[in-house]
Amino acid sequence: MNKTAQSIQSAAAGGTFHIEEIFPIVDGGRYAVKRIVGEPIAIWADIFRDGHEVIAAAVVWRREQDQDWQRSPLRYDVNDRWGGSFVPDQVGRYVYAIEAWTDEFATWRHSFELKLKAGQDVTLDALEGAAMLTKARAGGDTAAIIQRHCQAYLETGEPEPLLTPELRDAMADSQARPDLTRSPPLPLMIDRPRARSGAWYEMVPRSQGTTPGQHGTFRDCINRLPDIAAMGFDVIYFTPIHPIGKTNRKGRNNALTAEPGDPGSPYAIGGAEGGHDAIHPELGTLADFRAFLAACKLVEIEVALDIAVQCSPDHPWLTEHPDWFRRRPDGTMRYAENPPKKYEDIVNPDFACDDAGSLWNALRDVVLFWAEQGVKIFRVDNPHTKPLPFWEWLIHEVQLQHPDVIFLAEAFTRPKVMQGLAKLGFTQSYTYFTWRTQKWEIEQYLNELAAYPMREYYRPNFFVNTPDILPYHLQSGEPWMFKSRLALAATLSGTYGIYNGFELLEHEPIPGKEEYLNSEKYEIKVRDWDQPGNLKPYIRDINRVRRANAALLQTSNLRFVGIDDSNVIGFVKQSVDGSNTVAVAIALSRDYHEVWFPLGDVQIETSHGLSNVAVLENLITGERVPLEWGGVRLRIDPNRDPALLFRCLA
Ligand SMILES: O=P(O)(O)O[C@H]1O[C@H](CO)[C@@H](O[C@H]2O[C@H](CO)[C@@H](O)[C@H](O)[C@H]2O)[C@H](O)[C@H]1O
Repeated sequence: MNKTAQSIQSAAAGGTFHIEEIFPIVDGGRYAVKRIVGEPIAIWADIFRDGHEVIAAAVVWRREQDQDWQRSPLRYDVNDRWGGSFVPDQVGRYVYAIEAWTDEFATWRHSFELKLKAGQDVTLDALEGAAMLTKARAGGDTAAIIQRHCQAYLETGEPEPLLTPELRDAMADSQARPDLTRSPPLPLMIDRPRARSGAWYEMVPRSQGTTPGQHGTFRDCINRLPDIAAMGFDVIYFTPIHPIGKTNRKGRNNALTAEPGDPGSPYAIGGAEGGHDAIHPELGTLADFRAFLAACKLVEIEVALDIAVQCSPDHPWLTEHPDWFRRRPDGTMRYAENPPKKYEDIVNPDFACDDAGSLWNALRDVVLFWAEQGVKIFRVDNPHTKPLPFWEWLIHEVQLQHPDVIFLAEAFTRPKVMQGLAKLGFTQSYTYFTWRTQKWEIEQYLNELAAYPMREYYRPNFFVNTPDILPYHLQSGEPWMFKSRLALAATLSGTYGIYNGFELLEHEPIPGKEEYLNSEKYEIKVRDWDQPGNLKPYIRDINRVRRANAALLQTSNLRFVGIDDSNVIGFVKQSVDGSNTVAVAIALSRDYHEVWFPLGDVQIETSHGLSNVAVLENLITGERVPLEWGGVRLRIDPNRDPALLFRCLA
């Protein structure tokens, strides 16, 4: 039997040690902290016990499904605070805990040295120390070291051999730990880097064709790949690709009745041809979809699919599982809504139905089906309108089999609910960025996202627009504003996205609303992707700069700088390993700006240690600007480019 495991005390249940203020942690350990594979995880905790004993501590960790713990020592810092780190080398769910125990030999050694210093008689103490060596549990070289020191003491009777650092280190790992105390296990989610950073391109696949009025196919989507790859996008996100219902099909501009030939909303999932695991026949076959995935792989683009739980009234589940759906007192279907929006063409399964277990399993199997085709990113539509325990369960179930799967929560709702979804397991989350336009509110929002505790579990995905949202500030169609919003999203957040048409400055709203007129949610579009004045070169440059600067591929190491202009926002970002620092200034109004950008207190890593910034290198033009008086004077002409992006050099 494993003696160490047998004797572990629980810090939570009155063990010898107090293990407190553990970092990182989310809600006392109820939810997982999120980190990226291969990166060191800094750990700390306050650890203490009664008396003057010498304490030792370690962090232990393992993947949820493994038995054996791995260990890494913690070092004493100051004021009973201990710290250390470890590096998980695989993606997946982990647990970690803090262990503390008394190092009895180190305790003996410490008091022995104090007595020696005070000139006290230590004859008996030396014998006690030597006796400890005889009880050591060591093998190999360590056993030999202990034996050699013990012998040297016995031969001379002098205590010096008992006090060598070599013996201290050998004994540290060779003693029984009867008071070993462990904190409760804390959950940790280790994701791949795409969970934290990526440039997303959202598109409606049926609108990727070239013949007006003709339904686009996956082949057409393949043809679009060179264009999308050239802009530097990492993820293509498809709105739903499944058969679309006919009953209550929506017409153009959200009309409640469709005209003949109207394709319907792709979110009205399910028809005679199948449901959530089927493909809309006009897009192609499953083989065509797989061909699209393979073509994306060649240009290093990942595919994200939409998971929308709802069903059109023609979805096979309505006949196969009528008990999953609720009817109103008059016998009619209860259509979906996200008040005040009404979705008359869909019904939501009833999560409170008697057979909810089979519904949960069916939805999990849908995600597993697509994951098995090779889709590893899912954008989940309106998760906040379904039971939160369901999502926690589903994400866990899927990640047990596919730990590399990423879930993005499309919830635009109350802050605590959005945070709750992130805590329970969503890898990334939509945000309020789309509506944050003033300098003070952007700073306030980012300071919240980038700071503890949100940065431990909430990974933002900043969309500048979506098929549902044409924000008021884009409705004038002015290129400088589109550029400013793109630059903000792409540099403030590790992950950001555009919905296609943004690059073409599409901006015609339904009057008085933040919605697109003639939205492609209800009709097939054919666009000229090379239309004069398009923003593709600008997007390409911004994505190129992002890829080359790790500082921009995360959200947390961000600091705003004081700029004396309420329409210019400035910030500095540093990569997780400290090797890359960027400085960014972005205009929020169209007028010409001349501002002082202070960098005096920014320190960067160099091969000689920390250093002040001496030079800024413009990441678009390559031009280098030396710092004077701890800063630089910047001139921003938004009509040319509202954003200035620099790498900080020593
Ligand atoms: O409610 P949200 O603003 O979060 O929007 C998301 O979910 C909607 C429902 O799934 C979806 O709405 C679209 O599909 C509906 C069903 O076909 C249709 O009735 C709506 O008119 C249409 O906008 C929306 O696109 C999605 O982002």
